[in-house]
Amino acid sequence: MTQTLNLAVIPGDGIGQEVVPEGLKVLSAALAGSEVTVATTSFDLGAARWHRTGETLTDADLESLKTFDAILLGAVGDPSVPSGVLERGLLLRLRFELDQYVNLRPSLLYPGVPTPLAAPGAIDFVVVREGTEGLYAGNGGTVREGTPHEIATEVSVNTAFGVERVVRYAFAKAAARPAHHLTLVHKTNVLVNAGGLWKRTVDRIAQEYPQVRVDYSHVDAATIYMVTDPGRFDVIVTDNLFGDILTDEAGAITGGIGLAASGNINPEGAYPSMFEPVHGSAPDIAGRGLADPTATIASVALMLDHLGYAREARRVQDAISQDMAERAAGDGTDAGTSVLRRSTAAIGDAIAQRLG
Ligand SMILES: NC(=O)c1ccc[n+]([C@@H]2O[C@H](COP(=O)([O-])OP(=O)(O)OC[C@H]3O[C@@H](n4cnc5c(N)ncnc54)[C@H](O)[C@@H]3O)[C@@H](O)[C@H]2O)c1
Ligand SMILES: CC(C)[C@H](C(=O)O)[C@@H](O)C(=O)O
Ligand SMILES: [Mg+2]
Repeated sequence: MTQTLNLAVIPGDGIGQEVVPEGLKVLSAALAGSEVTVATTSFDLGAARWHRTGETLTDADLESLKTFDAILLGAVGDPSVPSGVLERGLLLRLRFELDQYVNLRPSLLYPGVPTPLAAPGAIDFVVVREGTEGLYAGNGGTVREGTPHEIATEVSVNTAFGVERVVRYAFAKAAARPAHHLTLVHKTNVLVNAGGLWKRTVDRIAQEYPQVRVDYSHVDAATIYMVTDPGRFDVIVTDNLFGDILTDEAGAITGGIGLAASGNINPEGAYPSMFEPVHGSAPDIAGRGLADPTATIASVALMLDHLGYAREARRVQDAISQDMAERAAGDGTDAGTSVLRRSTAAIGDAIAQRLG
């Protein structure tokens, strides 16, 4: 029986416009000849729309997006738009309104891929970043703006409900992986209120998962271990901002940010989940075919897996691995994302071709 995957597509800004077509190219190749057909609907959201209409994400856009099976997003943010307008008004609004409370960010070091680490060892961990609370919640304000007495607050919101649900997801993830290891990353030595809630929640849920080894690292120390001993990590659970920072670092140690994939997941399926590369719109390289689309293609694999197409997800992941092996076997200049010998589209073509 034929199934239709109704996919909303938000290319967004900068290199988002370049990498998303490659993700779609690989998605089509992965599903060719299968029972699944993809129906895509592109949403004009981002800087161009904002300049034209002043809109970031209307209620009508949001209601429409809720009707899809999943969303594929490139990146948002542009130097011509005041900082935060698109990031908060579009991207974070989507994560919040669609209750995508798990921001899943896997990191894998492909064999032969250059890394700044001297002795990287095997790197294969996943960051479960809380996606709807913390310092991102928008709980702040500015008084006496522009005066010497200006006061700006940004208060981190951590609810028992919000922390418990993401911690439960992380424990289930750790229990399903071979290493059975969960690390809470926080800053309990200073952020005693939020940190206390996170620590107590992890300790309590740990009782239900005796097979999972649990440890804790302050976030500052975690940034050290990520470059000195990344093999110590299996599943990391952390809050919204710490997870944002750690996952850019995780991208940098595993071949570059152009390889790092993510899923903004609503595990219950009440709303569509949204898949996007970890990176942003990269205005410094936009429009020149220099962006590595692999992160977007790997995000497509996460999406397929989330939607229950595990076999197709595996095939996309295998095609990426093969492409990475070929890159690593070359002269080395194409193995990470800092220097690409092939264009954005050529990498998409190569990965799609491996899928037949
Ligand atoms: N999810 C998102 O939509 C998202 C994520 C991060 C940043 N942003 C926004 O993007 C804009 C630029 O932010 P930034 O410069 O801090 O971060 P960025 O991730 O866009 O770029 C950081 C560095 O990584 C490089 N890079 C990024 N993606 C790459 C790729 N696929 N291939 C090769 N190199 C790549 C860039 O050239 C740049 O040097 C800002 O407006 C920011 O708010 C959006
Ligand atoms: C653009 C910004 C809102 C976003 C975040 O901080 O979550 C980005 O940095 C990311 O990592 O997806
Ligand atoms: Mg980020």
